Amino acid sequence: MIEYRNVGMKFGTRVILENLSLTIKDHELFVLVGPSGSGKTTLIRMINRLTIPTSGQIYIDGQSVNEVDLPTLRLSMGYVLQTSSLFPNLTVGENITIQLEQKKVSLLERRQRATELLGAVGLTASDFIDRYPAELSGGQQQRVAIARALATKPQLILMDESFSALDPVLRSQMQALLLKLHDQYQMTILFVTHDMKEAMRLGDRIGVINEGHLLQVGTPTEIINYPTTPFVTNFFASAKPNLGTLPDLITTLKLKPQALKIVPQVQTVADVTKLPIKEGKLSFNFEDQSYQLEVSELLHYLGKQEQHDG
Ligand SMILES: Nc1ncnc2c1ncn2[C@@H]1O[C@H](COP(=O)(O)OP(=O)(O)OP(=O)(O)O)[C@@H](O)[C@H]1O
Repeated sequence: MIEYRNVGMKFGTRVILENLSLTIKDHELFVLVGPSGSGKTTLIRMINRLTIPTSGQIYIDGQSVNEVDLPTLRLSMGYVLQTSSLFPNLTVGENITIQLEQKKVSLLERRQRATELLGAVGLTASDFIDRYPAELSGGQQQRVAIARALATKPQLILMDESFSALDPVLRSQMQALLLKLHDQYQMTILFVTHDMKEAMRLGDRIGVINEGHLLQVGTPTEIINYPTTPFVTNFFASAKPNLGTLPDLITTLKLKPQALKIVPQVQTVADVTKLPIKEGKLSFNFEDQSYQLEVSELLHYLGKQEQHDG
C-alpha cells in the first residue's frame, strides 16, 4: 500500500502541491490523471525519491520511503517513462536484466528471464534479445522498457506517461498489454497520464488532479457518473465515447465495416432485437478493445436515423 500523507511541494516560492493525501491499494492499477503541469510527475517521482517533498511523507507498506536505503528502494520497483530510457549501448536482453545483474543473478538465468519477459510483452525473444535499442521501433522500445520494469518481479510499477509518445493504434495495443500483464502478475501500478480516455480504460481507480489539488478519487464509473466538481465533469466529458458508447461505435463502423460482424446486422430498429444482448448491453471486441454498448442508445440512434432517412 502506498500512502501520501499531507504531501506538499514548493519550488522556490511556487506552491505546486499542498497538503495532498492519497492511498493506493495493493494490486490496484491506479491512474493519476490531470492536465499538463498539474503535478502528476512530481507526485510519482516522490515514490522513488527522485523528488523530495517539502512537507509530508510517502509510505510504502507503512514504512517511510526516506527510511529505505536508496538503491534498495529503487530496485524494489519498476519505472517506465514516456520515451525510451533504454541504455543505447546495451542489447535488449542486457537492458531488460540490468537490475538482475546488480543483484548478481547468473548470466544463464538472466538470459532465461529476458526470453520469458520478451514473450510476455509480445516480442519474439530470438528476434529481439541481441538487438540494440536503436534497431527497434518506438513501440518495441516501450515493450522492452516494460519488460525491464517487470524483471525483478516488483510489487510496484511506476509509469509516467508511458504510452503518450505512441501513435493511437500502438497506444491502444500497449494499454491492452498492460491490462493483461496486470491481470497476470497482480502488481500495484501507479500510472500517470493527461489522457482521460486512457485513464478510463486502464484505471481500477482514478485520481483527478488539477493545479496540485486532488479533486476526486473513484472508479471510472464513479468519476463519469458522479463527478464532484465542474472541472471533473468537463475533463471527462470527451472520455465518454471511449467507454463503448454509440458515437464510438459509429466511428468504428465507418472506419472498418468489414471488421465488425454486427455491421450488416444492424440497419434498423428491428435488427437490434436479433442481436446477442445481455442485460441490456451488446458486447463485442474490436482491435483488442472490449466494447459494451447500451442497447437503449443504439435504439435511440437508429430511431433518429430512421426518422432522418424517412
Ligand atoms: N524542478 C522544478 N523546478 C521548478 N518548477 C518545477 C520543477 N519541476 C516541476 N515544476 C513545476 O511544477 C508543476 C508541476 O509539474 P509536473 O511535471 O509535476 O506536472 P505534470 O502534471 O506531470 O505535467 P506534464 O503532464 O506536462 O508532465 C509545473 O508547473 C512545473 O512547471
